[in-house]
Amino acid sequence: MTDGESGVVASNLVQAYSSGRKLWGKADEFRAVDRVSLTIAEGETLGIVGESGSGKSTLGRMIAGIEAPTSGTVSFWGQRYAKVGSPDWRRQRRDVQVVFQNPAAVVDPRWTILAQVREALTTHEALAASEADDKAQAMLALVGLGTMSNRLPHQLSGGQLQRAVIARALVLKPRLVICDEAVSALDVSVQAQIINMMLELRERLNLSLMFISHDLSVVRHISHRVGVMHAGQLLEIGDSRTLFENPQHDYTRRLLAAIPADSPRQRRERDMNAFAPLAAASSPSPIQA
Ligand SMILES: Nc1ncnc2c1ncn2[C@@H]1O[C@H](COP(=O)(O)OP(=O)(O)OP(=O)(O)O)[C@@H](O)[C@H]1O
Repeated sequence: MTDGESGVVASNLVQAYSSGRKLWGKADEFRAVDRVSLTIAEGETLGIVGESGSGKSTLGRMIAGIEAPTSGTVSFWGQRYAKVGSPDWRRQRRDVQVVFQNPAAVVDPRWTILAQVREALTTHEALAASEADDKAQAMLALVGLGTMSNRLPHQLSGGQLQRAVIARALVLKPRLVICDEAVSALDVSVQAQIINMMLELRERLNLSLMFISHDLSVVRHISHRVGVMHAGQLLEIGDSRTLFENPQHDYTRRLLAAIPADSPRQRRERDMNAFAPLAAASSPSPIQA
């Protein structure tokens, strides 16, 4: 991406919060994100890693347009985000969807998953009920939940519920999906299945992904490029393989050295699930994830 028209171009993003204290009579300012510039091309997955508190989620919220930066700009397919909360902003928000760690917190426990996916659609589009149902059902089938669309959230496992939340995000045909620790709470084998599904959907729907995680092994497998955050700054960013094999920064080397070795069981599960073709999404049998 060179023309700035497709994909995301973030320039010099700063997010400063006040600590609430005063220092020498001036409000004490703390930069959760400090002069970060990056791009995400159409169809590209950018992984963002870094320890807790390094500013990953804050960066994600600014890229998503949920939070306006203190300074700096985000160009989203050539357009700046409108003022947070304005009608234009609401329209733009459809193009970028965020999937968080805890799916149970973002679904309505009283509604079937079909109803929730349908509702996301009808909030944005005036569709006949049957057309909305068909689209929602097709999206649920794509994430492997075709036979479970009439279930309530509590009737699904954590992995299945996260698939439903992903369906609700993807039914809006976003250009960018930001996954913020989206698989972190799941078992390692379920993580692998969902990542595998995201890889397939990324190709099929030509999605750009921003994949935020403290788990470097997960990020490595899904990302074309990876950025390393530390204390609000983007220390290094580059091609995934190069960064993992030849990190330039000491901090990145320490982060890589801290990846725990998989247990024999985890290794078996990763080998079995991680890069097998995705049978799950098209399989008529219920998926356990
Ligand atoms: N709204 C806010 N007001 C004040 N401080 C905030 C706010 N949001 C985040 N912070 C602070 O900014 C820093 C970066 O937080 P952020 O959540 O972006 O980090 P993170 O890398 O995503 O961490 P984690 O992996 O734990 O979620 C933290 O010190 C956090 O406490």
